[in-house]
Amino acid sequence: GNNNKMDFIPRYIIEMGSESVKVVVRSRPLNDREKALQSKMVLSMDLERCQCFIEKPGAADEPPKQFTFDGTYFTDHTTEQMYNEIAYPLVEGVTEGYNGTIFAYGQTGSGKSFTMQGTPVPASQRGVIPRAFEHIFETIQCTENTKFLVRASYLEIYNEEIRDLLGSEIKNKLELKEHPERGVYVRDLSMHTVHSVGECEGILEQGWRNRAVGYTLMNKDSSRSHSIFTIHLEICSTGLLVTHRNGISGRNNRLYRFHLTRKVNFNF
Ligand SMILES: Nc1ncnc2c1ncn2[C@@H]1O[C@H](COP(=O)(O)OP(=O)(O)OP(=O)(O)O)[C@@H](O)[C@H]1O
Repeated sequence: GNNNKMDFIPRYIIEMGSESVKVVVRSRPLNDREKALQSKMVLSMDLERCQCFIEKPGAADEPPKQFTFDGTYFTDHTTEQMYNEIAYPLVEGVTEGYNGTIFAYGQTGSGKSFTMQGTPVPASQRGVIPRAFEHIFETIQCTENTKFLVRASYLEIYNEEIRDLLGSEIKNKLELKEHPERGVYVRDLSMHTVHSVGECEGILEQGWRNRAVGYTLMNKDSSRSHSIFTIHLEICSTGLLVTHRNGISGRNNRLYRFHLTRKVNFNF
């Protein structure tokens, strides 16, 4: 027919296009130190327009600095709300055959661990990572004619050196490599097969502890530490041919990766 180039691009790529990266902001309440210093909250948000306003303290006549995001979460929002609106569709996509990454970025004490790891109580503040575990295993249980292999890895980048938080020798430095088909990967990073939410939580806990040990050895400086928890999902259709939303079909195994990371160093 016509020479419309779009005809040759799979629909799922067009649909993902502009929406493949979303940036949302979350603000935490003032902490005790900030309250003791009688710090003033300089941030306000227009949640409907997804805008943030930052005033300069002591300069009430100056207009506030304004930033627009894909989503805004104020001090009283919960991780549950964030998960449902932001992470849920992404994790759902991974179970259907997309890769996905959730990346927490912010200065020390801004709430990256609070958001990603979370606290068990109150339940509304459970972290994104345990919620993703639960989500993935629920999907696995409800999906017929499909086998899933779930594996997890957990690494830390500290001073530009990569270490395996789940490895037998956590002090060993690992190398970043590039494979013509598989892309960039970390050589010798250990992979752990997991069968349940509980096993995932155990692995998360174990890696987190190893990270803390690393800190006391290296003089805690979290601003130079980045950690990446990855869930690798291998999906294999058994029985009838299953066509995923992205057009992949057949009985062959495919590997999808889902990264949950936290990174520091945030500059305005
Ligand atoms: N939305 C929130 N509501 C209530 N408390 C929060 C919130 N976000 C963070 N906090 C609290 O603020 C403190 C710092 O948060 P957290 O440890 O998550 O920071 P971080 O960004 O991971 O810091 P670092 O980079 O140093 O590891 C914690 O005590 C946490 O419980």
